Amino acid sequence: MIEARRLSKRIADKQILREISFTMQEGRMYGIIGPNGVGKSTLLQLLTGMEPPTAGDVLLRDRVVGAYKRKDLAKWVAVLQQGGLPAVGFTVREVVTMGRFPYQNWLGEETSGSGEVVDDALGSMGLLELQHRRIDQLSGGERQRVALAKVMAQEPELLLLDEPTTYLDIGYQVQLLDTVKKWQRERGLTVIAVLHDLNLAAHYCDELLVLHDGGIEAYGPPSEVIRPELIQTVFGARAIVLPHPDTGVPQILLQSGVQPGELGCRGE
Ligand SMILES: Nc1ncnc2c1ncn2[C@@H]1O[C@H](COP(=O)(O)OP(=O)(O)OP(=O)(O)O)[C@@H](O)[C@H]1O
Repeated sequence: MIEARRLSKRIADKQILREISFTMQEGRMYGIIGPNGVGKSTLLQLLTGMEPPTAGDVLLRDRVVGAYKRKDLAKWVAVLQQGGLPAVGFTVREVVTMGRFPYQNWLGEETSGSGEVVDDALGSMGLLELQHRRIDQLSGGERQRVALAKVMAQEPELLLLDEPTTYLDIGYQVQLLDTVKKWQRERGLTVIAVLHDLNLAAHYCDELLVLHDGGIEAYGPPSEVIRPELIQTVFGARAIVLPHPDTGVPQILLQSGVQPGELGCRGE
């Protein structure tokens, strides 16, 4: 279980998060949503212990996150961050193999079959053909898939994703989130993802935590959270919310202040 207790974070005289508390259960997929600059990435960093809180605590499996040794934490917690890949020089396979670091001894040796785990990770992200290519010779979307394959190779039990669909076209956005969802279901993985696309967030996440103005504006299943009033309050955008015809989860159609005719569309 993940627990935030009266968590606050101040950065350079700015109060980003103010005494927020919540719990998250293992084996579920959570989305963190909210406007630009509200503190979503900051919250992710507090949850993994990469950043210390100004006040309050994060508990992972009943233990304060700062009390874990980094390498012990890396055996079950993986983070996919923005721009988290090494810059140049390494091949796709070498980078994905770096995900096995927590399982290696000080000589870089691993006893269990890391080759198979790396092959699986490369295969599930469609990277086998690119495995010997240097990562500086990849597109932004291909790099993002390498970054996900690297965290898969880590075989985490808790996976934190910071805007994982950045750079990906809609086909790969769905492929990536389908893959993550499949792991969550098959391996009991816990996933916490910062997502900007509310439709994807509602589609894939069991629960959504909405940050607004330093606090939690809403927290619950998408059907309870995704409402036009909330979108207006949090994002200042007008939206129509409709159930997805296949799944019934709420999906958003944005409304602009401009009339359809002015947008060049055919009106009634
Ligand atoms: N090192 C820093 N120094 C000063 N301010 C910072 C620093 N890191 C983050 N901030 C500020 O903290 C706030 C929260 O940043 P954070 O990256 O967590 O927001 P976010 O919700 O993830 O934003 P986005 O949706 O734009 O990615 C922002 O106002 C940001 O400018």
